[in-house]
Amino acid sequence: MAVFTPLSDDQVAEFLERYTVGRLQTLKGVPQGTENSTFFVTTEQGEWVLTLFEQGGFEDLPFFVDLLDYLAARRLPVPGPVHDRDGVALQRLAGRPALLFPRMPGSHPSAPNLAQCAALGDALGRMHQASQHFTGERANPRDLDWLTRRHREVLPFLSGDDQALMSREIADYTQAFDGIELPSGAIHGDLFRDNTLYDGDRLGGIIDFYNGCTGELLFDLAIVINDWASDETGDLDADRYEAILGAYLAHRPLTGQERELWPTMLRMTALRYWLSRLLVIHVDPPAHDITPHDPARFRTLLGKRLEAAPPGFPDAMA
Ligand SMILES: Nc1ncnc2c1ncn2[C@@H]1O[C@H](COP(=O)(O)OP(=O)(O)OP(=O)(O)O)[C@@H](O)[C@H]1O
Ligand SMILES: N[C@@H](CCO)C(=O)O
Repeated sequence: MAVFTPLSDDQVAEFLERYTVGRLQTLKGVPQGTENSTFFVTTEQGEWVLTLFEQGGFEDLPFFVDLLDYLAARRLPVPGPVHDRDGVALQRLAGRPALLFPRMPGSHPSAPNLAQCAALGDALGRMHQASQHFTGERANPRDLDWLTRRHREVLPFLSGDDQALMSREIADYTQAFDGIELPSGAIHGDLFRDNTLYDGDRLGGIIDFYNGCTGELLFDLAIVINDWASDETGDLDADRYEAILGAYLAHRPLTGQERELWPTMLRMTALRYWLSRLLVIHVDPPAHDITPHDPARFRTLLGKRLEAAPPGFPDAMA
């Protein structure tokens, strides 16, 4: 999948007249998208990505625009939306909300090397340093309240052991995070490898901010470590772990409370994806025909995080 709303060359050529990006040369639908319709556009002045939003939740689009504007202005490698001649970013095209972005260079790293891991840690550390001062607000839609509410819907589809595990874990997190306020700011919320683009070792771009929200920075970091630093069996790869965290901590040292809660946050974010993937399969199947992500991967990661504590923090080992 998928371009859900096809666009003609004429439609896009006319649309581009709102901006100062030059005239249309080529238009190509991007097959990888699962939620929105995405097009690669070339003009006399460069390469762009045109996104039509298909899924609802449109009231959050101004938050995403403001966040991307804010991060791009601080030279983070994110696609800052292009604003039209009147300074407006959010448009409508073919009856859908639409945004135009610069096309970022590179491809998704499936097996990131240590330089790529360090580049990610560096960008995330810089992003979190800046994003604590971002004034926009969007509650984290996948926080502990969400886990607590929605996990009950998947329990009937799990083995007795997994039901007990999921319920016990959520009770643990509730206790561990009770009354705790961790450093917060704007977060990406889904910073998997397939939401980054690398040109060799250089991080060309962090994309797909549509899970972006304001929440605990440690939540974002734990999502990254689980996806980027787990090996095929689900164990943490010590080198990747150290490369990401070392680069991150150089920009934003963790507080004592964050260090204490780190193992719990790794478990909670593993469970967050175990649950969201189970919900896609059993409860809220998407309208479109897409291959769902495998929930078992995150059940495995949760088991591994329970089995062994994560390695020490690289700055503490120095
Ligand atoms: N600014 C950009 N620069 C370069 N490529 C981009 C950019 N934005 C999106 N893409 C490409 O388009 C693809 C789909 O975009 P996006 O991730 O926004 O779509 P989606 O429908 O939300 O899908 P999913 O969430 O499953 O990745 C990405 O995997 C990437 O290859
Ligand atoms: N990154 C998510 C999918 C997009 O939200 C997952 O791997 O389940």
